[in-house]
Amino acid sequence: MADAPRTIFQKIWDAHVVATLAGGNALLYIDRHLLNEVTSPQAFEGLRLAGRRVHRPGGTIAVADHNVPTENRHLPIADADSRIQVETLERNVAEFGIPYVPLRGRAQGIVHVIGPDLGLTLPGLTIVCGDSHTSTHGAFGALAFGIGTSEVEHVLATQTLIQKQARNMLVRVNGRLPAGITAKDLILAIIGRIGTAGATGYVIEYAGEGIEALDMAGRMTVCNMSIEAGARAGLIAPDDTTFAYLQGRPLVPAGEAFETAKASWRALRSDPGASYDKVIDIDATGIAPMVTWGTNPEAVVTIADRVPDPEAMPDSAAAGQARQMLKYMALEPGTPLAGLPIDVVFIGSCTNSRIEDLRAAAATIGDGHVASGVRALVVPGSGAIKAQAEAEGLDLIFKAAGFEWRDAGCSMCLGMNPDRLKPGERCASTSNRNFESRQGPGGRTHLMSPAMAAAAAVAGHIVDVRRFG
Ligand SMILES: CC(C)[C@H](C(=O)O)[C@@H](O)C(=O)O
Ligand code: SF4
Repeated sequence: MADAPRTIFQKIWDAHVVATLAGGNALLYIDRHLLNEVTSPQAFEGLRLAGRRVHRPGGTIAVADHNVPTENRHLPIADADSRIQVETLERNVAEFGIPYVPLRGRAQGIVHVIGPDLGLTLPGLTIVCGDSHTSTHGAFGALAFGIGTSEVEHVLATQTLIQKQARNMLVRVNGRLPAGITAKDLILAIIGRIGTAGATGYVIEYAGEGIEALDMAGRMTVCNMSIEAGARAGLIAPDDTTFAYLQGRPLVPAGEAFETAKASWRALRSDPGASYDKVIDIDATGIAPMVTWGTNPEAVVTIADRVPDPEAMPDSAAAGQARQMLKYMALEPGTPLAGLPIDVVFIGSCTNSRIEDLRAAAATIGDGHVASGVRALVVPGSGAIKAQAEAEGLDLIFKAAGFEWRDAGCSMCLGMNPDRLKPGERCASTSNRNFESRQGPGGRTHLMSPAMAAAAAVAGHIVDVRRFG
């Protein structure tokens, strides 16, 4: 009898089950464990108290990203809490013999950016990290998801994890994105459609012509924000685009081993006839630049739209929530998004800080200049990306335009380091979360693509990048 058709999620899952446990749980083998300074301290403390070692230090890599300043790296970290977190990570990795990407080295960066950069992220692997945006790595056809601190300890000690298998959703993106429309617009449109809880309990597989046409940077942007739709993980079957990206990276098998690996990676796709618990169809051809107006990523409209009117919402709970969001965001119903003045522009985060994102932003800026009164930051996702951008002269474009050109880190994506909004400041941001005070207490975030954020920096207000320049 032929095997039943399986999805890529099912294939990776089956290949990693070590034991089936009671209550519908499985013990999964974990191939790669990424550590940051935020969610690992108590896990190491737990190991220490139990007298345990790390089971497979070579399957683990650590980097500090959230708490690191993005300028004056040669100086000690001024904030005591941040300094302690980074130093604690450094002590823990030394004590437990875990590979560490040093803060002042060229490879340092946001953990979800450096994994793919280095070639740690490969098709078919299980990858975990104590960070929700681990979903980013799913762009390579890996099963990658965020875990909590007690699970971090479990993986450190055993290289396994107890998991209940999520349901499987297919998001089929039909047709291609129009010229000038990016993966960020696509994922914001998907979240706008299915909602921030639309994929709760699911692993999303993205497929279809619109996904196949994306480069790896775009695929990572899409998988990254699966979390903002409530999903456990997002993944995309590997193809020639994936293999071309991987070949030659430091930790990717080389020569004959690469060819052998590639042949097995080709089998990592959903079989014809495989069934999903839910299927969503998206028409890529109708997508426009997207901008959030509220305090969750579902509160999103196209640049041609206006801030919605809660009074016109049929659902009273939704209307109440919208009223609250508009109050926080200091927006009046009916205000066009285009033309809304901004104070700060942030180009960075694990959603949009790759070289392709920086190229798109620089191309939009051209010989333009940041509008007066606007503070604008470009924060590459890794030191390697920063060096690449400098080799291409992108830094010169940013600096000549009046952008600050920073070192790699999470930066203004969240307020754990000195890069923060001041209360009341309005920011055009390429990051992934826009809840109250995310970028600093009282800050107001509008999520958008790198090209849209760059255009906003020059215009001084939110503007349709298709009509810009
Ligand atoms: C600090 C960390 C645990 C958190 C996450 O899990 O996502 C952060 O990266 C974020 O983006 O909010
Ligand atoms: S860049 Fe932002 S979303 Fe990504 S890991 Fe850092 S804080 Fe989280």
